[in-house]
Amino acid sequence: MAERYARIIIDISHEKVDRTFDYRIPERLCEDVAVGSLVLIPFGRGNAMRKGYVVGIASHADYDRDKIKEIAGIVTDGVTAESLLVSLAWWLKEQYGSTMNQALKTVLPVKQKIKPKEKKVLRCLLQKKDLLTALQEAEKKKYKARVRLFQAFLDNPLIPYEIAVNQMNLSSATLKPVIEKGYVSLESEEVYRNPIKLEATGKSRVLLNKGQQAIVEEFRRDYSAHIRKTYLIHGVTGSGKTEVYMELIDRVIEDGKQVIVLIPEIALTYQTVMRFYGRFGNRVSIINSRLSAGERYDQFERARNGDIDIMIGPRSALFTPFSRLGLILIDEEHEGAYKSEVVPRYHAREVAEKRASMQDASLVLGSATPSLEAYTKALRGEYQLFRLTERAKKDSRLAAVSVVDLRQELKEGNKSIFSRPLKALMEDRLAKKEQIMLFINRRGYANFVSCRSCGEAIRCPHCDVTLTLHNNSRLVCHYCGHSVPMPDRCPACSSPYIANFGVGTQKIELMTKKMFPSARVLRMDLDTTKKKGGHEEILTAFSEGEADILIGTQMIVKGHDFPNVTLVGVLAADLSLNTPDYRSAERTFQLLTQAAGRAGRDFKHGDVIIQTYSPEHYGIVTAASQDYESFYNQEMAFRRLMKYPPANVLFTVQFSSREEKLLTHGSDAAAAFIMPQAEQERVQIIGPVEASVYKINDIYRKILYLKHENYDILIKIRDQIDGFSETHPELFDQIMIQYDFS
Ligand SMILES: Nc1ncnc2c1ncn2[C@@H]1O[C@H](COP(=O)(O)OP(=O)(O)OP(=O)(O)O)[C@@H](O)[C@H]1O
Ligand SMILES: [Zn+2]
Ligand SMILES: [Zn+2]
Repeated sequence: MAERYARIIIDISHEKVDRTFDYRIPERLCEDVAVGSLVLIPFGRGNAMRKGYVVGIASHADYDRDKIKEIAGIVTDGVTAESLLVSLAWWLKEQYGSTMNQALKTVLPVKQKIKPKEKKVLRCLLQKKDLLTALQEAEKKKYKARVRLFQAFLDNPLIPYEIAVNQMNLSSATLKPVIEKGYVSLESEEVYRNPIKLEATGKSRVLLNKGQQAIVEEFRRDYSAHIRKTYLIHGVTGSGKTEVYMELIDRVIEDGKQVIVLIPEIALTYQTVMRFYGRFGNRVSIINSRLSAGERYDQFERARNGDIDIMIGPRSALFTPFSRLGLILIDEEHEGAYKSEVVPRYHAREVAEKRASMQDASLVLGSATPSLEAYTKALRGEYQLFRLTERAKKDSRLAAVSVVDLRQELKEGNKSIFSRPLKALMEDRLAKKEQIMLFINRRGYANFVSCRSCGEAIRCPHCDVTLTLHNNSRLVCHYCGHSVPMPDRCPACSSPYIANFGVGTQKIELMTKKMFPSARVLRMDLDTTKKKGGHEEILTAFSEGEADILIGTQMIVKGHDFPNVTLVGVLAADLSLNTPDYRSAERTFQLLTQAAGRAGRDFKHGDVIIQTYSPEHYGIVTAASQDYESFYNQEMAFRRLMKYPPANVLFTVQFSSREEKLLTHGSDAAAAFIMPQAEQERVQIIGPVEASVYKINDIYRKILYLKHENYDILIKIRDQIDGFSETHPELFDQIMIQYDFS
């Protein structure tokens, strides 16, 4: 039999964690040693026994064959979650270019000895009949928060206190009286040892429609036949993807396997959370960024011990230590939040594919607007594609979308931010007591202040950006937080004529109130959601009808279900087209489609008005006709022409330094160094150029872009840059280099 070798990292506290050692796999262990195994190996001159993690298997060794040692034994039977995650970390390091330490920090939660925290739960003490009476009474008196609590109790007699406060937005002022009346008790339970018994009620089960059923059946067939692959569910907004996910989860946990569900944090609302709790009870755990490191560790501990089968959370939930993983689900697969902003800059979709293949699990991706990457793979047959083309709820139809040309409005004398068709529909809905969402696709930072005399915009002294006006009183830098009071006079020429330009959410709120004085208006953006729970508070108020109009940024378009919203207005759709990013058309299409998906989710007819200065842009035209295929084809043609992903791999090298001169020297030298190889391999190079925001926090940044269809060739170039910078400390001493692939 051919010899086989294992690439091994010596235990992870070892300082040489960034390299592997080759060991021969003895025949008796051939069957058992796999990627992810924890093995015993003789190490060093004394051949002391050490533990090692197998991160790769090869048929040849890089090391002298005669000197190579053998693996002595296997530490544990099978593969543990931890050893698997360590191998995954190695893959992250190789794939995305980080140190092993950075990769390990990403996959293994930091052990934190916290004293077991007494968790609290709210228990309903009323019988069902009395609960209904109490509910009616609360409704009569319009105690909205109390109504929310009682309704939740109908589904579940126990509610974790944390969920009540953070996600249901109940205050102690609401809870105190119902506790005093003896309706509810606040009890302490040690969650970790004695999990809350949240009974699954099965209440949220619906009868699946044909399209949903077809997906579930095919998945079940594959699963029973031990076929594991990646599926992409392209389902329009409200087509019932979440219901499908829950059926798939059912099948997998029936089998004694475990499931990871990724949902972007912003869509992880109370509604969504309770749907999963309602169906799966205390087999579910949810993590979010509000958890402390210790609390997160606790949840991962429960997963490791097999106390739960389903972990729901944002990107980081991907590293849940499940050793019997059977399925990974990624909802809203196209979301930008799945890409890590810190080193290693991994994409959750790619890591999920890797992890699923390591553990023989299935992967399901879902979206109303699949990323170009995923859809391209589906068309190539690498993913299996499913489509859901209609809304699932009976009598719910996709909204009617129309585009309004703002240039034309201006020509005909309308200078307001509301076009005439939008204004007319708003008046109609306000009269009918239906709700409206107004959406602007950018954050508040368009709200800069400039001088009408000299034309200067007020900029951050540390960053290469304009400052943003908040509450008409302070100027704030969105990059570094630098903040100054709004000056009376222009700092450059002392002219008193300075004012804010550009339309931010605050300004829209003011104009809306002016145009519709009797309407009740809520605004949701970075400012109004800064405080803990602010996000849920606004959404809850809106869903309970406390406002007629909700104004907001991207935050308001994600996965919320407001049955009474029948009009969505997108105020300036092209704002997100004008960002210096090859994905801007894709982002615009996604945002517009999601925004349109908020209207008419119930049986009432929904309208969407898209206002724009570029009504002929294909991103806007196809979003208006809700034609994903057509958007995909046009956008792919552009990506091919420009050699952008997914037609090519784009490799970004960022050089940053406090010293501008050194930065220029170093980045130019690195580019010159790789030039011969790049030319030979036909790698396209752009730069080094200044980053779109050149200076942040007094650090300058330059970027080198490299494009090629073959990932491995770009990895070779990366290794060249690594080697060059390590051997030239005089050039790179004060320069940080970061890599990113997309
Ligand atoms: N087969 C069905 N019959 C009746 N109602 C359904 C069915 N499937 C889903 N629904 C309901 O339709 C609504 C939308 O379903 P769901 O949230 O699963 O869709 P989705 O595709 O995940 O939506 P989005 O993309 O907007 O997040 C929900 O209220 C859900 O309960
Ligand atoms: Zn001036
Ligand atoms: Zn700044």
